[in-house]
Amino acid sequence: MSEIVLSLSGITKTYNPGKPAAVEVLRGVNLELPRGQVVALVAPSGSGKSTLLHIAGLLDEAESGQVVIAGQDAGRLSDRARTEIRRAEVGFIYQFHHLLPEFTALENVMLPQLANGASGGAAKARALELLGRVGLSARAGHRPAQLSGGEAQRVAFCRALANGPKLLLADEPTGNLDPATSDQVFGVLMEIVRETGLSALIATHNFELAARMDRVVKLENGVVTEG
Ligand SMILES: Nc1ncnc2c1ncn2[C@@H]1O[C@H](COP(=O)(O)OP(=O)(O)OP(=O)(O)O)[C@@H](O)[C@H]1O
Repeated sequence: MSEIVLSLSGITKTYNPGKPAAVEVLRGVNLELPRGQVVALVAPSGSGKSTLLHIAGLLDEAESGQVVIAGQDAGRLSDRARTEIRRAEVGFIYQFHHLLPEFTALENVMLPQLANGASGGAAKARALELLGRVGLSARAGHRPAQLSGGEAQRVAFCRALANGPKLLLADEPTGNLDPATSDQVFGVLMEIVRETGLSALIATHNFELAARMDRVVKLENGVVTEG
């Protein structure tokens, strides 16, 4: 049996529970990602895909249900252990790059490695290698404001991959780019994902991009179904 890198079972989430403003977003999400599989998460706006990705990436907690990442049941772990798994095993990419503006591209890719215990030399070497891989060696010393949208997003990919995670979670990673740039940047992302054997859950509204992934799932009415 193939290794399951992410397992979600019975995930529920309601914002403002018990209040008039309660929003029941997830009503029992089940999803398993085997090693190396790239899955498109297609969902209408407001259906809870960011909420689901944040729960899967241990950035938010479910009301009930189980999140298992690389064999570790997050619900049974201390906050500190959850943070360690998040740093070491999960890469997260947002629609907007969320790079730290006062740091260079190189530093943005080094920081998660330093937080994960890497030495400065090793973090720098790995960051330069990743930036080279996405064609940005010449931009290593640039700050985010000095980069194009597509370049900044490629730096964000490098940052997400810096610690060699097993799981990549992406929330419309090319949603903010024009179609040609989106296509090119998505191609780079897929190449790296394939090379490293990562499992990925990539939310997108773009059916063409979804069709380039191994599997498509839909989030609708609070549950995930095969697309
Ligand atoms: N902190 C919060 N408090 C209350 N309601 C929230 C909160 N965060 C999200 N919601 C609501 O939960 C629902 C799902 O939000 P979420 O951001 O997960 O959707 P989404 O599918 O990612 O949407 P989009 O594609 O528009 O980004 C929305 O109706 C939203 O208004």
